[in-house]
Amino acid sequence: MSATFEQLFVKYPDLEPCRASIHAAFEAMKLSFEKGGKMLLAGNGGSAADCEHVVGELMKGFMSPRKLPKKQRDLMLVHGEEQGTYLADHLQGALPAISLVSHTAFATAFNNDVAPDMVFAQQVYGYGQQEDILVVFSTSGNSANIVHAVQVAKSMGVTTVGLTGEGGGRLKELCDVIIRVPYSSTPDIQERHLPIYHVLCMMLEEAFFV
Ligand SMILES: O=C(CO)[C@@H](O)[C@H](O)[C@H](O)[C@H](O)COP(=O)(O)O
Repeated sequence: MSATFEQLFVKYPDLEPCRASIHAAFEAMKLSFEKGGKMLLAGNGGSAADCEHVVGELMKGFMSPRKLPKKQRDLMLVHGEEQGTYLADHLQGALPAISLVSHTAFATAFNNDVAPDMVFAQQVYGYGQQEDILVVFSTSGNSANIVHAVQVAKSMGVTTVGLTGEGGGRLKELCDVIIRVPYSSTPDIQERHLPIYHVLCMMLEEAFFV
């Protein structure tokens, strides 16, 4: 196991029961990116903020700079040496991730016109490909909009990872990988989700860019 992974349990020994599921989530995410897939993320409230946070860690350098490989740098030179060098120097390696909580115009219209509990499911349907991975955060594991998104993902062959509280709710039976942190209050659960996704993002960066 990597040092980054082990450090999680040194800092948060209470997460030891989640060791196997966190590692399984890492393997599933890595496989999805290796296949050319992308990560879709959904959650409500504080978990919506977590979705945005993960995108920030994956779409640019997180713990390490992510210089472009020469082949991709060279593509920029079509704009001339000076401009091409500027573009190449300021682009960073990205692991493609889309937060489904942030499309305000779509979401307000869909909630108003169709069904709020299908707002994430509709986006999974629109964006999802078999090689993708859907990551959902739900402290209860029972939020209807999250459950429906996972159900649609499963129908489409999209891999699903859930982060929940200890009960796991309906997601416990639905997700391919379920990380159930050993807490039952919403803030306690959310406070443990954060170090887990930080470590997953670090491990993915190490796997693809270091
Ligand atoms: O952090 C907040 C609000 O910002 C909490 O209230 C919590 O995220 C919200 O109640 C969510 O709607 C709970 O949904 P879930 O985690 O059970 O799926």
